[in-house]
Amino acid sequence: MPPLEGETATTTHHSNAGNNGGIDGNKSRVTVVGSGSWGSVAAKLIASNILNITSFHDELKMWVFEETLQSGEKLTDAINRTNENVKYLPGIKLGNNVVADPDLDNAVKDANMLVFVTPHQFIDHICKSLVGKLRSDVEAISLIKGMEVKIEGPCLISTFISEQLGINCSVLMGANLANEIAEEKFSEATVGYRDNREIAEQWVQLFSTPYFMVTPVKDVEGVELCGTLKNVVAIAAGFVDGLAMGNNTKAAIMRLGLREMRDFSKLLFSSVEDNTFYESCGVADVITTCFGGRNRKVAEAFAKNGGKRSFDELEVEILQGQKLQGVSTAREVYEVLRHQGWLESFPLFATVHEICISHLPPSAIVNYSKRKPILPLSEVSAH
Ligand SMILES: NC(=O)c1ccc[n+]([C@@H]2O[C@H](COP(=O)([O-])OP(=O)(O)OC[C@H]3O[C@@H](n4cnc5c(N)ncnc54)[C@H](O)[C@@H]3O)[C@@H](O)[C@H]2O)c1
Ligand SMILES: O=P(O)(O)OC[C@H](O)CO
Repeated sequence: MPPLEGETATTTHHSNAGNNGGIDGNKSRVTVVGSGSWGSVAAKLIASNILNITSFHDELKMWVFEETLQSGEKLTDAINRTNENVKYLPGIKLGNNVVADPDLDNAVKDANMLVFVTPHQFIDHICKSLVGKLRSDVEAISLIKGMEVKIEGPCLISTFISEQLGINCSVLMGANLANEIAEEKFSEATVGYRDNREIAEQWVQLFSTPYFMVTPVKDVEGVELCGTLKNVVAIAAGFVDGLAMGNNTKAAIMRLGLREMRDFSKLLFSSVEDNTFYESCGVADVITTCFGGRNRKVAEAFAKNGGKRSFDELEVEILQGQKLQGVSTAREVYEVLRHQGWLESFPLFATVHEICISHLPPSAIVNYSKRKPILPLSEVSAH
């Protein structure tokens, strides 16, 4: 692996970080794996907190998928020079104790608290390259809204991380448009955990600020599926906006979407709690994402263009390097529905995918007449 780029720039504004190895040897260390818009905000939130928690080392490392900016400067160097993620979160200071590092192995090697926050399509490669490289006492949390579909069935990203790396992985999801939290506008989030409440409380402490209120919920699958599936609903909302169908239609799509999110989650995991859908990760995220998210925005453009320009093309043009999750999640959900024989019970999810791949026009988002009405959950059984 290459040496840490930007090291010189970094050490100039980190007099506390990394210099007192003897004293800090037993302190916890956090690394954020990912540095998009949400990854950068996560780093900012945690960096402000660890300065005030004596059991944590002051320095926070943030792994950067390296790229060269138009100016010719490496993104990592620019982050360490300016203390801003000039590409994905410009204008926001991350905190002087944030150190950007393009070397994944180096960024994670000392950490015992790992925050995974990349677009979900990259997590497979990242996990594979981390096997055998982590401390034995690592705890992880995933902020990734997406899922993997393997031959044997759907796999949540937190499960994927746990299985690949042999570590426990909680999740943090919620109504969290990164740019608003970056500006310290009040919002909430939900930490989903499996069994260990103490670990959940530690994550809550690391993320919570006066403007970011985090609640732990013992329903890791429910919380994560909310974050994952709301992106499909956001695509549907974007179609509605693109076709100027109005507020009532959008509300109907959001309600149907929330219901399909709940039913799908409960079919996959009988442990999923109804109450989870009333947390920030549920109804609140559906609302914010259907009004202010990137999935909505690109889907709106897709519908306005009558489906004639692909999502890939629009994503590049509109998001400038940021990534969509909803289109691939719609495909992954569709694969599960088809495999399980559940397609007719999830008309919104199925229709979103069929519009994305141009089998249906965007206007089909409100036309379910060719599909059977939604069955009550009790009548849908797993094969
Ligand atoms: N942005 C938000 O408002 C927001 C809020 C909550 C959750 N999330 C979730 O957080 C996750 C990360 O999204 P984001 O918004 O921080 O990212 P982003 O869309 O802002 O940026 C894309 C990121 O992908 C990286 N990347 C590009 N190619 C890569 C590769 N081959 N390997 C690894 N990384 C690569 C880029 O460097 C960049 O950091 C997603 O699952 C998203 O759904 C985002
Ligand atoms: O911009 P989106 O559509 O990826 O949504 C961002 C967040 O997930 C909203 O909570």
